[in-house]
Amino acid sequence: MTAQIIDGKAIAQSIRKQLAAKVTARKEAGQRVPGLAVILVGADPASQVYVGSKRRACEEVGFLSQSFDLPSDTAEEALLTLIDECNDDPSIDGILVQLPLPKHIEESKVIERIRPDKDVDGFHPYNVGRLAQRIPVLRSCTPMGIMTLIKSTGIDTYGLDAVVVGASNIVGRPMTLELLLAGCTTTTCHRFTRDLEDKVRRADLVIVAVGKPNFIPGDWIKPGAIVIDVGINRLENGTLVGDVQYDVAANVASHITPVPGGVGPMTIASLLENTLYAAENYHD
Ligand SMILES: Nc1nc(=O)c2c([nH]1)NC[C@@H]1CN(c3ccc(C(=O)N[C@@H](CCC(=O)O)C(=O)O)cc3)C=[N+]21
Repeated sequence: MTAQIIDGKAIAQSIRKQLAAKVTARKEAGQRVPGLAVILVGADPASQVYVGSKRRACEEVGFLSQSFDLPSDTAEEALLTLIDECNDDPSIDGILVQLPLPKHIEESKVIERIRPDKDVDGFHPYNVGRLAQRIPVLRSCTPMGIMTLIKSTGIDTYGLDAVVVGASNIVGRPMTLELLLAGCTTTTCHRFTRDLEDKVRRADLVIVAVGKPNFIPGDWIKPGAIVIDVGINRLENGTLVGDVQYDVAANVASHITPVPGGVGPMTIASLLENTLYAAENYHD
């Protein structure tokens, strides 16, 4: 079997086009343009690239993008004060603090300082809790984008055996909650999981967010399964690869996401969708 490639780049682009049309309609109706504050602490090169893409995407759809670049030695208290100012600024609908933060800053403290109605990353315990209780509002961007990709295949998720590899706060855990909401029987695997191979081999839907190149051998994939690869790993020679051995998996799966051009662009599209959601539902 040769898998259908799920084109995240194209799907993200069509979402951006729809968002741009909605922004135009808002302007014509005399409404405010949605605003996103993007806060970067330090100068990690990968973070700078991601933040740059987010700011560009923002401007492309006609949102107002407000950039805050802080030095890596910024005190935690100074970052919290900036968040307070963004919380109180009516032109800002969403606040994104790029992770990871320097080690002297406690991430959970920063995330919890963002008002839940401006938490467009969907990381605040309020928003994760809403998803856990089946009443989602702002949803975590990467899992939300992945659900959009899965929906694009037309496959009914109810009753599927899903396996999530990775249990981080930003991908694995909210991913598990999304799949549960979509009717999957969901197994979350992590560093203490015994016999990962056996669990992956049984899965109709495999989502891998580990951050290790070729972590999942392609021959573990069940014939006809859907494979979603969240990993973005840069090899010594500069090429980007995911967490799944792509060339083998692509001959076994029914659908697979490429790296790059799969999940990554959808994370940004979901961030923009959340920003408009916050404007329309909370701040208009
Ligand atoms: N508060 C916060 N929110 C985030 O959403 C967040 C974060 N922190 N920290 C880092 C991760 C990573 N992330 C990516 C977004 C887009 C691509 C993306 O568009 N990738 C492209 C290009 C990859 C490349 O060329 O490097 C692709 O996969 O096709 C990747 C990764 C968001 N993150």
